[in-house]
Amino acid sequence: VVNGVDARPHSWPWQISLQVQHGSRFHHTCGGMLVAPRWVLTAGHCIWPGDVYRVVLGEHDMSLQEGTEQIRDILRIVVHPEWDIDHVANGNDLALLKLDKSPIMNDSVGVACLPQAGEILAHGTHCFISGWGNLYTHGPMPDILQQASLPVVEHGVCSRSDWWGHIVKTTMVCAGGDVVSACNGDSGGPLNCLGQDGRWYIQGVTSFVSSAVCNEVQKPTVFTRTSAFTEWLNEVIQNY
Ligand SMILES: CC(C)[C@H](NC(=O)C(F)(F)F)C(=O)N[C@@H](C)C(=O)Nc1ccc(C(F)(F)F)cc1
Repeated sequence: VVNGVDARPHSWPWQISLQVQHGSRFHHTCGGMLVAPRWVLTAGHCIWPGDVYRVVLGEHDMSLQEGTEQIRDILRIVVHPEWDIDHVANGNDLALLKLDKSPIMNDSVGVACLPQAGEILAHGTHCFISGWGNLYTHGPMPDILQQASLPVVEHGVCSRSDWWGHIVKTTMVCAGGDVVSACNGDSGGPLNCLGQDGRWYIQGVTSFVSSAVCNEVQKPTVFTRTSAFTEWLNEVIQNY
């Protein structure tokens, strides 16, 4: 996250760190969120066939053993059938990961809400992005989970030719645009938006930023719009 702040520990208890095995060690590769006791939602572009992953829940400071961490292995990976790494602009950048067993739900680990099908946020609505992604383009990864508030940019603005143009689809949601953005390593993480009922909803899954600089002006962070995939999400979570 570019221009974020340290999150208060466990203020986003659904935020997970997706870690990939390299040799005998695992390292953070993407964000993600717990959307059901045994299911983590992340980005399709985080998953590379043949790699071995694990999920760390209850994480805050990556450099410390804080006693709140819970590690789970992944039983099954379901990537959206229409995701294509060679066509990021087509969208469908989603993957669901079935955990070998449910984590223990407590103050540090909990499930996030998914929005109603078709829910569209008004232009200017402020949401929070969170993640352990780079602090700036080609910059370092933080130890402590970062968060930042950023405004939703409606499709009509985000798809202007000097913004994202036709790269952005209506199955995506844009947010930010100059100061705050996601950056590499935030992929798959949440766009956390407060609902009228006082609950936090995952309105987006972090998908892409400008290939030039993370927080490029008029290139807001682009998220997969979860309310466009309600049917697929429910079908997998209930039947796989
Ligand atoms: C998509 C991921 C590889 C990567 N995602 C992120 O860094 C994330 F945190 F924002 F999710 C990314 O945006 N990386 C930059 C460097 C990139 O490649 N951006 C990019 C933007 C648009 C397109 C296009 F136009 F094809 F859709 C392709 C790549």
